[in-house]
Amino acid sequence: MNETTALEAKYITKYFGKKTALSSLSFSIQKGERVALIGPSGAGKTTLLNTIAGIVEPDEGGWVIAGKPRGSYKSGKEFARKVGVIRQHFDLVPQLAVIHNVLAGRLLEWGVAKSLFSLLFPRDKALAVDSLRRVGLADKLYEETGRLSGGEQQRVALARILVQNPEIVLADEPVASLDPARAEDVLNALSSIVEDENQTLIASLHSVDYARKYFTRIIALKDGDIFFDLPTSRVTDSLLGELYKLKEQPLNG
Ligand SMILES: Nc1ncnc2c1ncn2[C@@H]1O[C@H](COP(=O)(O)OP(=O)(O)OP(=O)(O)O)[C@@H](O)[C@H]1O
Repeated sequence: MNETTALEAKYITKYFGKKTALSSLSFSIQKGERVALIGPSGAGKTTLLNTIAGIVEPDEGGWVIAGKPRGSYKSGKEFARKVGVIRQHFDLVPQLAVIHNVLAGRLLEWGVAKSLFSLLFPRDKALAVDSLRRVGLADKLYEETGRLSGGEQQRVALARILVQNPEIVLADEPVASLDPARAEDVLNALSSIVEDENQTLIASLHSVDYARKYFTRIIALKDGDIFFDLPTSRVTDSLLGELYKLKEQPLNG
């Protein structure tokens, strides 16, 4: 691991009963890379992301994040400076105004009370306004978050990540529930944010087209193993065909 390494997977293994969900995966990711995790359903993408976030504990191996073993981060606050997560279902509180959800990006740092009452502090409001402006939602500051469209809610989640400002951004299927135009919109915003902020991005995706368009490197998982790990420009259609090929089933009768 050197100074340009953002995180490193070392022999990460996870079993669920008899199923090997991750089979001793080792690789490293450099700062500023945008890595798409792709692969068929059940390949292990979410489980791998969850081992970074600490939601799933590997049975063997582990992550070194920003030079430190994952387990050595003592507090959620220290970890939140390094890693921010955008979840499939956004993790937003629908009843709260947009601005409160955005300032929740500082939750671990400030605690609940300050995050909720943070509008008393003009500097914090300016931070939220600036983040919302960058994701194109400056006019939705005081709207109830639950009334926004799916694409707009995902932009609120992006604004929250801007406020949290971690070094590494994880996103599990960030555009799964969006129509193609909105999905492209969100991926455009996400990739320009991480580029501007010099952050490292790791996202799981079902769309190979989006992986190719917005990411610099593609790691393909299949049955808990790395099937290929290549710069996007070297990913060929025939590799993708192999990756998603269904197992041949014997015909009955
Ligand atoms: N909590 C769990 N308990 C038991 N098995 C699990 C659990 N979580 C995941 N698995 C299994 O581990 C394997 C990997 O699942 P995972 O959700 O990581 O795949 P994925 O590539 O993200 O799939 P998808 O694209 O469908 O979201 C699958 O066989 C899944 O059934």
